[in-house]
Amino acid sequence: MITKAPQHCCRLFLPRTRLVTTSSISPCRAALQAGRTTLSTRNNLTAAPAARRSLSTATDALLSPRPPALAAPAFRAANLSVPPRPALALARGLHSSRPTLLDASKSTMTQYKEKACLIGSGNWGSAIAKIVGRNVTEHDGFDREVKMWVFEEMINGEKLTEIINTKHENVKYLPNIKLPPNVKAVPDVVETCHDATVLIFVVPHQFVKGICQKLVGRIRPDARAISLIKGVDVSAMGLTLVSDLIKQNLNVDVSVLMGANIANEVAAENFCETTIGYSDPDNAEVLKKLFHTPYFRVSTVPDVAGVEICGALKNIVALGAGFVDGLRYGDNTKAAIIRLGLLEMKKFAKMFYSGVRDETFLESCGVADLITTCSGGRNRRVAEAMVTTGKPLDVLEKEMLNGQKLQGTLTAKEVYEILSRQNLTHEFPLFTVIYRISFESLPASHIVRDL
Ligand SMILES: NC(=O)C1=CN([C@@H]2O[C@H](COP(=O)(O)OP(=O)(O)OC[C@H]3O[C@@H](n4cnc5c(N)ncnc54)[C@H](O)[C@@H]3O)[C@@H](O)[C@H]2O)C=CC1
Ligand SMILES: O=C(CO)COP(=O)(O)O
Repeated sequence: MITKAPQHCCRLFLPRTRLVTTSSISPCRAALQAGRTTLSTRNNLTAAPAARRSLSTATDALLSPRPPALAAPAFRAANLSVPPRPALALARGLHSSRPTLLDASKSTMTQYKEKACLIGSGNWGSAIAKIVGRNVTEHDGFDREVKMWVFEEMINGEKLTEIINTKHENVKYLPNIKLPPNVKAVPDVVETCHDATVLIFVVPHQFVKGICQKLVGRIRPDARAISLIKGVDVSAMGLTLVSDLIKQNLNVDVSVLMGANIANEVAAENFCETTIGYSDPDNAEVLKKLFHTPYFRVSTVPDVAGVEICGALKNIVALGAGFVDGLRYGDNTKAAIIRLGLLEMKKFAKMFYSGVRDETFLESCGVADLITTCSGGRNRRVAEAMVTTGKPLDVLEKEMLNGQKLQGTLTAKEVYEILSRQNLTHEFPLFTVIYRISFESLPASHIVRDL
């Protein structure tokens, strides 16, 4: 049973330390809120394009005689349950390939089918494609084809998309694992997404902004999204969750999925758990069907920000665990880094976002992901090698990961930037020392000295 989500608020830190709060309970409400924020700060700041776009969408919806974007809230206001997707689609007046009112009255309405697509095909993207590709064939109500956007590259003179579509294997990012044949690799991101109702974002976080920009106005208006991306976005505007970035650009509801999920182990079907953070219970229901398997156990919690911040920040702690391993300090020290890391993750989440739940940190996305990443993750492995070889992290990332990307290094930089802008580094000594060891040539032994 999926319970209704409370309203989450995120505090966005802006230049000149202005604090602005935006609501994220529904796209329409968020749009209005974002717009209000923009208007109220117009004298001090240039209005964000996404916020301006959101405001005009929301205002259009309010002024239109049959406001499409207000369909779902209107059903709620009338104390009716939210309509099933076909009714919602009708209320939103979608294009003609959808069931029409006329069809419905003649009882010829074709069955509404969810259509999932994947934006990303790296190590985790491919492991999750295996699960989603199989689940859409095992549950009713899903289109069997799952398109997967692949950042095209040549492997021994052959396109990666062609290899995936013929061998059904991502030979570069997830070798020796067969993908279901209904997963179709597509090199064009718009073609991948244009007819999907569920957009699964699973790219390294540095690429998500550019991808969203390509998708603006090119997706179905009734689509929903889920982000599996572990990272945050930092710009002159402040800190933005990846889920909020997607929501602001595409005006869709965004859930998140994070957990103790090293891709190769999930692909081998070794049992593990994961956490979906949601704000719309209807979406959580569909997403659970799409991801849950007996070996990949999904829990749902009404806490998007809490789940997502856990996923992003644990990668910084993993670098710390790697430094400790490189120094051969032993398991007690590593356990201390994990515990202190968990405390800073929680403090950061609660300081920057209201509505984050304590219980979230005990889910798979919290303590369990910390443990797994600090044992078997890429961030830990590369950080250990930095200590043992003396080479910089970016060099080792290229040497050791065959095109896979570290997320902890950029996140450490981004979080440090936010903390130093707000004069908060002293409140987060672990995050701060990990940044300094990674980027300011501080000797790794400071990992314990500076705490
Ligand atoms: N690998 C893992 O075990 C897990 C990863 N994650 C998260 O999933 C997200 C995606 O990671 P992975 O699938 O592991 O990716 P990866 O690190 O294995 O692969 C990198 C991906 O980035 C693509 N790429 C390279 N240059 C690009 C560009 N300019 N534009 C767009 N894409 C480009 C590559 O084609 C490749 O698909 C990350 O946020 C990661 O933290 C989450 C759970 C487990
Ligand atoms: O997020 C992960 C496991 O849950 C993977 O972590 P790494 O990116 O450090 O490999």
